[in-house]
Amino acid sequence: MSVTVRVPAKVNVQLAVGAARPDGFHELANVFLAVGLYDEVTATPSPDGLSITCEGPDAAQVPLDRTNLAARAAVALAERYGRTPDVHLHIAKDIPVAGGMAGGSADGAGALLACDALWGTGASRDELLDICAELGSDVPFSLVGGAALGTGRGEKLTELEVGGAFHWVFAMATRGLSTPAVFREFDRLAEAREVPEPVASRELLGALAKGDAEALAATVSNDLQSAALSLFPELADTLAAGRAAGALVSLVSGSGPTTAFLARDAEAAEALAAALRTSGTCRDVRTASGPVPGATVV
Ligand SMILES: C[C@@](CO)(OP(=O)(O)O)[C@H](O)COP(=O)(O)OP(=O)(O)OC[C@H]1O[C@@H](n2ccc(N)nc2=O)[C@H](O)[C@@H]1O
Ligand SMILES: Nc1ncnc2c1ncn2[C@@H]1O[C@H](COP(=O)(O)OP(=O)(O)O)[C@@H](O)[C@H]1O
Repeated sequence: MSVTVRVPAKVNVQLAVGAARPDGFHELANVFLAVGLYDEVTATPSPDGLSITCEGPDAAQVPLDRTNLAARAAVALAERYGRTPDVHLHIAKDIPVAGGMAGGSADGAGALLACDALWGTGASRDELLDICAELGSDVPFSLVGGAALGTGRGEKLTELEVGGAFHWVFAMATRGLSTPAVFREFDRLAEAREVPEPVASRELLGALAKGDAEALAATVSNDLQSAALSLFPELADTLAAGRAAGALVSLVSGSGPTTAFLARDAEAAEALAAALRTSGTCRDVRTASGPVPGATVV
């Protein structure tokens, strides 16, 4: 018997970053939107102990040891329930690796839900969310999906109402960016100025609630974008190509380097994707809409 869980990627429609805290994390106002690009995690009993395999275009970049977030999730759940993590985890990976779309976090949430179902631990939603928060700042959102405001280091979630589907195009970059390196670059760029408290934008939350793409385009923001561009200047060409091809707005997704483009509707998204594919400024282009549900047993 196996259990398969499907987990979506995310885009940050607002990422307000405060000053570094004593523990090294940054206080955030992080507005997440789950979008329909998915990883699938399959958990199968394994008498030989924990093992991981991964398939997909970026599989070679995924660690297959206990540093993999899916492995860490299985170990954390097993420890909590006093059992050994005798499980094989297979990851079918479609979310770009080190792309700012929470692919590792998706696999952590997916493995947690899959092992919970396989082992019949009966953990409550709150227990699962606690384990997610231990695994990483983005992991709780991968479990819940939809749209949410993340405060603290991004792990304290308030679910948000969304009045309609938003249509996106994502351009995958030729290499990844390390999240800690982008936060360090944010700190370096912020050295000479006061960093304000991060606050969610009321206008942006209103645009989400109405499902109004033009209003959302006018209010999206990402405080990590300058840092990502500083480490990966060629991303400016991708952003410009998307704007020239008619995107309502172009932005870096989270810590990057995936770039995200908002389109008026599904048809406009396909036209924009076609233009970006021929722009020569990215490795791959995908369309996806959101919000979509979080980790789900299939
Ligand atoms: C930037 C964001 C935006 O959603 O996502 P990505 O772009 O990486 O997908 C997240 O904050 C990433 O969350 P996640 O990838 O789970 O990060 P974690 O494992 O918790 O932390 C990795 C490292 O990122 C930095 N970090 C992360 C979160 C935070 N609020 N402040 C930080 O300074 C720290 O250097 C930390 O050691
Ligand atoms: N299951 C996983 N999938 C992808 N990367 C993982 C996984 N587990 C650990 N990692 C590590 O986490 C790093 C960040 O990956 P990822 O979560 O894809 O990016 P991001 O944090 O930008 O959304 C990778 O470079 C990889 O070393």
